[in-house]
Amino acid sequence: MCGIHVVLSSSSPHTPSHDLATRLRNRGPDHLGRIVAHVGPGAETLTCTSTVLAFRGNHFTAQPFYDSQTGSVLCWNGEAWRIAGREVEGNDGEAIFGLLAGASASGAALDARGGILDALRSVEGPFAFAYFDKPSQTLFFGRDRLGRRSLVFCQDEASGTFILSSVPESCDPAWKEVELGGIYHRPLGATSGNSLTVSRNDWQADGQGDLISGIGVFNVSGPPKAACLTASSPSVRSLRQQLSESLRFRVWNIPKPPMEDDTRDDTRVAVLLSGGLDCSVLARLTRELLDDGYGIDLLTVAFENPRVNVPYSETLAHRKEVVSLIYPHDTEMDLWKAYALYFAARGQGLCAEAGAPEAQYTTPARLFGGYARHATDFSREGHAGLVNKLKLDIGRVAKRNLGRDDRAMAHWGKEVRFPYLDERLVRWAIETPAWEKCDFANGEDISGVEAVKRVLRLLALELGTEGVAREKKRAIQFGARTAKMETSKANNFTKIS
Ligand SMILES: NC(=O)C[C@H](N)C(=O)O
Repeated sequence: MCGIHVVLSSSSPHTPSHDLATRLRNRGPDHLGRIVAHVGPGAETLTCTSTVLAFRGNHFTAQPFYDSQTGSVLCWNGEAWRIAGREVEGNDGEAIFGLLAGASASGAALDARGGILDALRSVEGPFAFAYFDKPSQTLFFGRDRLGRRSLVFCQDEASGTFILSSVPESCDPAWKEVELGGIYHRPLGATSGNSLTVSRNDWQADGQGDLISGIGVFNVSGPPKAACLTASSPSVRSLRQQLSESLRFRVWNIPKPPMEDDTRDDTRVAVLLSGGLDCSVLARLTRELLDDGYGIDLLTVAFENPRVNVPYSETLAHRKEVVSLIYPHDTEMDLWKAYALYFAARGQGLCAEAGAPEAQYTTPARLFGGYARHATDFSREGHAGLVNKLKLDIGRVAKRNLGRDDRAMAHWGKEVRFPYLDERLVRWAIETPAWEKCDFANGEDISGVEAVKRVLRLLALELGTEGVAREKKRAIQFGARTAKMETSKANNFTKIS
């Protein structure tokens, strides 16, 4: 995880306030760097600040990236797993900067823009970024197709100031999330004609049809006669392969945290565990992928329940911080969900090891495997109704929550990775017919598990986790009991007061 802060102003360099700088540092405690770029003689100034939580490559890589020959600058918050289908080795930010610089050098201004957009389209992984391409005097910015990293902006038309940041500076309606659905660019300096115009560019260069989140075309085909999803169905095997591959990128090659003392177990990954189906399957598959020498912390959070680890008073003490972090999300429902993720990501609480009394524990892991928000709604309107609902849900998955969740969790200098939201796995899910995933036409008697998320339940059975395979779904705010703490607030969508 890292922090990004880029300010375009017509006056002198503009740095984040003390509070905002602290929040950016929380996200990237390993380094803070700053580059001031002048867009043109006597014209605008671009102040670029990056904080870094370093994970990739065998050496520490500072940010922002700066090319002293061209004057281009990159602030990168993310993990590029693949570029143009090839696995990224070494530091991903460096690879992206090289890619963008190469695309920029390859043509005149307009071609260069197309080349830079195509380069960004070829990246798989979660990210938010801001790239100033000095030769074409253009600022590019955006979030990955699913919005797994946060990026918010604020524009003051009167002064011409434009700010991009990983977290908002204040709970002011001027701060908005950078919308998903494309890569943005904005001409600067002489090329801008003094306009504040930001243009959106599709993820698909050729305007290819009805893609969901720029990733795949939803498969609406109905089940063939007598089709039935069971333990031996090909989709169970495919899901296992896809999920293991996604996890491999996310749990291998994680460097040891810098200050970690050698006497502790070597635990670099934690799974945020609600006890439900999705995260239990992740924990089980992660164990398969890591050598025995590596520990995996399982973090569960509960509020004011018999095994209290976050008392109400402590929740209140952090309220202001959480409210600021999740803004522009601002309902009670957002807050309940964010509390659960925020305290889980803190990784502090009681640890019960077999046979020993519970003791205070803080996870050394700086990386979490989160769980997905899956389209699981059952529709009573038959196959067509179900497909429409799934399609809608998949399209919405990202737009709603991921920026908020990223801001709530990154606060602790941890990075959250979503194995279920790998582009390839999502494409597989979108392109696989609904009945091969949930099969509402057949009851529990044939497959042994309920229809909702049946393919994942069958995988859980195959992995030997039977209890998990039959687990009912509970929304995070109820599982963690945050929603129960403030019982008087019945309406989830009430604005936070
Ligand atoms: N963690 C980040 O967002 C930056 C980059 N992937 C690094 O490891 O240096």
